[in-house]
Parts: sequence; C-alpha cells; structure tokens
Amino acid sequence: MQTITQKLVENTITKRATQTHKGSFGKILIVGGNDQFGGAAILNSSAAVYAGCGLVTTATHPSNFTSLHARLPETMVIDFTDDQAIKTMLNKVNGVVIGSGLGEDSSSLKILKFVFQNVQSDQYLVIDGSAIDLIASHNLDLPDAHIIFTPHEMEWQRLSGIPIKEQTETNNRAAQQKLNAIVVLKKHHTEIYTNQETYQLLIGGPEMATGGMGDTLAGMVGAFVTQFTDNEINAIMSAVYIHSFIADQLGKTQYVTLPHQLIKKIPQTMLKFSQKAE
Ligand SMILES: NC(=O)C1=CN([C@@H]2O[C@H](COP(=O)(O)OP(=O)(O)OC[C@H]3O[C@@H](n4cnc5c(N)ncnc54)[C@H](O)[C@@H]3O)[C@@H](O)[C@H]2O)[C@@H](O)CC1
Ligand SMILES: Nc1ncnc2c1ncn2[C@@H]1O[C@H](COP(=O)(O)OP(=O)(O)O)[C@@H](O)[C@H]1O
Ligand SMILES: [Mg+2]
Repeated sequence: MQTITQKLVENTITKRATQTHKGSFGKILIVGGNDQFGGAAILNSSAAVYAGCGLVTTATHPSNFTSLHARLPETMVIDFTDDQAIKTMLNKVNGVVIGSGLGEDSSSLKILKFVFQNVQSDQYLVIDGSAIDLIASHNLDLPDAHIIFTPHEMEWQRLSGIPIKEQTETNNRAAQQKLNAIVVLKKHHTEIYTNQETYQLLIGGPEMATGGMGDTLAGMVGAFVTQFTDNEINAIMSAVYIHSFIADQLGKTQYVTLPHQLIKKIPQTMLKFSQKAE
C-alpha cells in the first residue's frame, strides 16, 4: 500500500493558466438531496464550487432550491425528477456526482436509473451515499463511465458484501476488481483502490466525524477529477488529502470540524499547495 504524500498534491494542484475561462475547469452535475437530506446537496455543491469547478449545476428536490441558493448563489438548479432537464445537462458536463442525500425510495431509484442510462462513457461518475446503497439493494448494473465510488465502511459492506471486520486489502481489492471502478473507502486512514494500486491516507482524524463530511468529499472529488485532468488518480488522491488536511488544520483549535467550515478553507488551501509545485 502506498501513502498519499503532500508532494503529490502539490504537483497536482498547479497554478492556473491565464488564457482560460469557467469552461476550462470542469462542469459537473450534482444529483442528490431529497426533501429530507437537502443539506447533503448543499455540502456537495458548495464543496465543488469552492474546490474550483468551473460550473456546477445541482439537480435536487425543489424544496431545496431556496436554501441552496441562499447558501450558494454560484450553482444552478434543476428538479431532480425532470428527466428532460437532467438529459440536457448530461450532454454538457464532464462529470456527475450522484447519491449524497438522494434517499432510497422509488423516486430516488428512478432518478439513479435514469442517470445511469444517460451518462456518457467519457464522463466521470462519482457515486456516493444513497446511490451506493441503491446499487447494492437493487443489484443495479453499472453504466459505462469513469466510475469512482466513495463508500464509508458500512456502505462498502453493503456494496461488496464484505463485513467491516473482514475489509482487508486483499478482500477489498478482489471486490474492487469485480466492480472495475475506483473505490475510495472512507474511514480513519481512508484507502483508495484503483485497478493497479492501493493508496492510503495517513492524515485526518476524529474531528471529522460529523454528518456531511463525506458529502463534502464527494463534491471535492467531482471538482478535482474534472479540473485536474492530467491524471485522474492523482486528482482523486489530492481531493482526499486536502479534505483531511484542512480538517487537521481546523482541528488544532477546534474539537470538531464542521463541513461548511472546511469548505470555506478549500480555496486558500489550494492556493498554498499550488504555490509549492516543483
Ligand atoms: N445534512 C444531510 O442532508 C446529510 C445527509 N446524509 C445522507 O444521508 C444518507 C444516509 O447516509 P449515512 O451515512 O448517514 O447512513 P448509513 O446508514 O449508510 O451509515 C451510517 C452508519 O454506518 C455506521 N458506520 C460504520 N462504519 C462507518 C464509517 N467508517 N463511516 C461512517 N459510518 C460508519 C455508523 O454506525 C453510522 O451511523 C446518505 O445519502 C448521506 O449522503 C449524511 O451525509 C448526513 C448529513
Ligand atoms: N475518525 C476519523 N478519522 C479520520 N477521518 C474520519 C473519521 N471520521 C470520519 N472521517 C472522515 O469523514 C468522512 C465521513 O464520510 P461519511 O460517513 O460518508 O459522511 P456523511 O455521509 O455524513 O457526509 C470520510 O471522509 C471519513 O474518512
Ligand atoms: Mg456519506
């Protein structure tokens, strides 16, 4: 298992070229946040915007539109049950983040299936939260796309069938190979399984154990893979690293770190890392 180093992150978050515009830094569609879990869509979307994604559109339950816009005027919104609007967006974006706070009822399942039918093979598809559980409980086939799963250990147990106590590198790798997707297994010292290698995060801590911390990471992963396109694995590792790096910084003066506080620190942290590149 390889360690995710600060140097790798410094070399991934490069200084922005000047001859660029919002279309140069990724366009993503976030699909999540039902009428119970609107906060998940807010955190997903805020994390993606603050992590530098050029254009973010959020497909969510309409009851979240006002609160989302009040927190984040930079995102655009569509009703997550509006198939035509989702299809139009899927023709414009480089990446999709689906599942945070999506819920698991029949409407959530219908939305997930629709996105799976219409996502394109060259797009990144970050699958989080409820979407992972829906895939597991309904045994859904995965679409042809660049898939990145972001389960915590309990979601990974449901998806892979491996009980948490038996989630060893060998067992996890076998399950990852079957899925043929990148797996970010979130826990204390998160592990990332790619087709070639396993990487481990050695920073982050219990100050991060707050609801919404994973929703935040999913938005960051979506923003980084669509923005730092030279190497998707380095982009994912950098999102995972920066997320915990900021939490550890906040954790020096706070007992717990709240996702919205972490999100606010993303731009200045990215700047610092971009200034250190070799
Ligand atoms: N503000 C919001 O709207 C929030 C919405 N959320 C959404 O709520 C839905 C349900 O997700 P949950 O994760 O709460 O529920 P789950 O039922 O999937 O899992 C939570 C439980 O799993 C267990 N567990 C074991 N190992 C764990 C690990 N390493 N990390 C985390 N939990 C572990 C814990 O007992 C925990 O209570 C998801 O769609 C999620 O995105 C949550 O993110 C919480 C915040
Ligand atoms: N004790 C801990 N040590 C390190 N990281 C932690 C710890 N507790 C939580 N985290 C991190 O916080 C995030 C929690 O994700 P998740 O459980 O999906 O949150 P949510 O679904 O509530 O948004 C993961 O990135 C996980 O690695
Ligand atoms: Mg989660």
